[in-house]
Formats: sequence, C-alpha cells, structure tokens
Amino acid sequence: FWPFAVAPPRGLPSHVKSFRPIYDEQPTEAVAADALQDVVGGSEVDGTLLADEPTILRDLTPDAEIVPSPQTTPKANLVQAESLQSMPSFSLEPHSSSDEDEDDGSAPSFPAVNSAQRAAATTFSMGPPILNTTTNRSLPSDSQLMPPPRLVATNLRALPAPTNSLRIPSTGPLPNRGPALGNGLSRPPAAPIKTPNPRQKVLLTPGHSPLDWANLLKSGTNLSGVSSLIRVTPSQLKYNNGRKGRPAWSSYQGKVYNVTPYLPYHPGGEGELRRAAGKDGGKLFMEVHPWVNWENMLGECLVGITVGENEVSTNMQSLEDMD
Ligand code: HEM
Repeated sequence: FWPFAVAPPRGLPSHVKSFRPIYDEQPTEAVAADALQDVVGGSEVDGTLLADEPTILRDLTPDAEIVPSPQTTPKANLVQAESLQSMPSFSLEPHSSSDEDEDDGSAPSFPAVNSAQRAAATTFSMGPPILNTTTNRSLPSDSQLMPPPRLVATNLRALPAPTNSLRIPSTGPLPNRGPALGNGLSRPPAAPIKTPNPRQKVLLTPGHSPLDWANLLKSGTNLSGVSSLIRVTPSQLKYNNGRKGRPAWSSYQGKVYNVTPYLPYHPGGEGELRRAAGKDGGKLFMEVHPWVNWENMLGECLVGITVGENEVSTNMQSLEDMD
C-alpha cells in the first residue's frame, strides 16, 4: 500500500534501509517531494527540486520541472594550475638561510648570539660559562676552596654515651616503664610519688566545711569552754591536751585556744591539729601554712593568755586538783 500520489522510489541509496511513509492523510505533491527529498537527497532552489538523481524524480513526479542539480557533493576535479596562484601554499621542506636565529633543530643558544649579554661576556668574562668539550668542566682546585674545619678540642661537645641516650632502646625493658614482670598480667602497685611540698588536705565530713565553721563562729556558741579569759600556766596547757576527755588547748604567740571544736573542721585533719594540742603550736603552724590567719579562725575559741607557772591566779585550780 502506497498512500502517496507518487510512486515509491526505486533504487534507494545504499544508506537508506527502508522507506516508511509518515503521513496519514493524502499529502500534496510538495509534501511528498519534501519527504522524498529527505530520502534521496538533493536540494530545492526557488521552489524547484534539484535532485541528485533526476531519473528517480522523473518517475515520481513526471509533471515537475526537472533540472540537473549542481554538484552538491565535493568531488575531486582537475583544476588549472593558474587558478591556484592566488591561494597561499605551505611547505614543510627546509629552506636555507644564513640567519643564525632561525630554528635549525638544535637548542637556541643563550644568551642570544647578537645580544648584549653575549657581547659583555666576551669583554668582561662575565656571563654563563662556555663549556669546552675538550676540557669539560674546570673544577676549582684545592687552593681555591675553603679549608675543611679543624677539629680542635674547644669545638667538640661530648656526645651522650650510648647508655644515656634518649633514644628508646630497641631491646630490653623500657627505661621509664618499670621492671619487666614475669607473667605480664599484673603489676605491683606503683610507689607513691613524693613531691617536695605535697598537699595533705583531708576529706572533711559533711557539715564541716570552712563555711560551716565560719557559720559556727558567728552563731554565738561558746567555743572556748570557759566563761572568761584566764591565765594559763604551762602546766595547765600541758594538761589540756585533748586526751581522756580533756579539751585540746594550743597556744599561738602567747594566746591559748581551745581547738577542740575545730578538730573536725581542720582541712589538714584532726591528727595534724592534735599534734599541737597541750603545747605551743606556733612552730608547727608556721611550717605548714603561715598564710592562715588563726586569730580570725579561732577567735571564739580563745581561752586566755599564757603566763608563767608562778603567775597562777589564787582562784585558779591547781593541775593536781584538775586531775
Ligand atoms: C589551731 C590552729 C590551726 C588552724 C586554725 C589551721 C587551719 C588550717 C587551714 C585553714 C588550712 C587550709 C589551708 C589552705 O587551704 O591553704 C589548714 C591546712 C592544714 N593544716 Fe592547719 N591549722 C591549724 C593548726 C595546724 C597544725 C598545728 C598543723 C600541724 C601540726 C596543721 C596542719 C595542717 C595541714 C597539714 C594542712 C593541709 C595543708 C595543705 O593544704 O596542704 N594545722 N589548716
């Protein structure tokens, strides 16, 4: 079935595998010619089909005006040599030239032959060295070189001995890892590291922080254990050493304090504070924390002042009586 008014083309070009109509309606001759033109090639000039194959179009459209088409596919033709004279021609053939700057296939000379650098080099012997193939490179003689540094004793530093080298030894125990263990599973507890001035603060029990002590000082509680300040003889001070239920008194620069209520508040621990109980604790105190103001911290604990043994008040009980 051929729906067009024209017959299907015969002798399709080799690159056309099939010829399939794409119009459902009856196309006009012009449309059919366009479709045919797409297939068989050719061109249209001023409404006139210029077919590459006039015989085919003649069969398809017998009434159409058929004119031979110009050559649309370039083909090699013989042309006259005169017509090529106006066209530039190129050639890869080498041509002879006396100019040394022309590329002769070798590396360009530097500096350029006619340059000022080349001229200066010949005049002042400056510029790049000209390699002479007969002498090759002229190495400087020993007399032109700096002499090697002399090894004198003052220039030498003692190298570290191999055993004291900082380099980690490749074999054996590492120097800072302790002794090697037999089973390798457990390690003995490390010895405590001693520092010149270790802090010896203790963990205070709840309710005994420095702030709690400050609040207790302001509470108005009698912390001294006495109704009024008294004269304290050395025997009295020694007697109140905090043992056997007796209060712990300590003297600091002539003043006696009852440190018993402060024991659980002492950041250094009760034991440290008890070391000064029953005696003058000024030396120990100043050895540990001379920055601490004991007068402010123990103000409410003040018992009295130290006096000589013979200065005991008449109404004061003797140490024998207190025992
Ligand atoms: C009764 C008088 C004393 C008061 C009021 C007192 C008070 C204090 C205070 C406030 C601190 C904390 C200091 C800080 O954090 O910098 C402290 C720490 C300490 N106190 Fe006392 N102290 C007294 C007596 C003593 C005595 C007689 C000793 C020793 C024999 C002692 C041994 C220590 C120690 C070892 C610490 C810990 C030091 C540290 O922080 O490393 N204190 N004391």
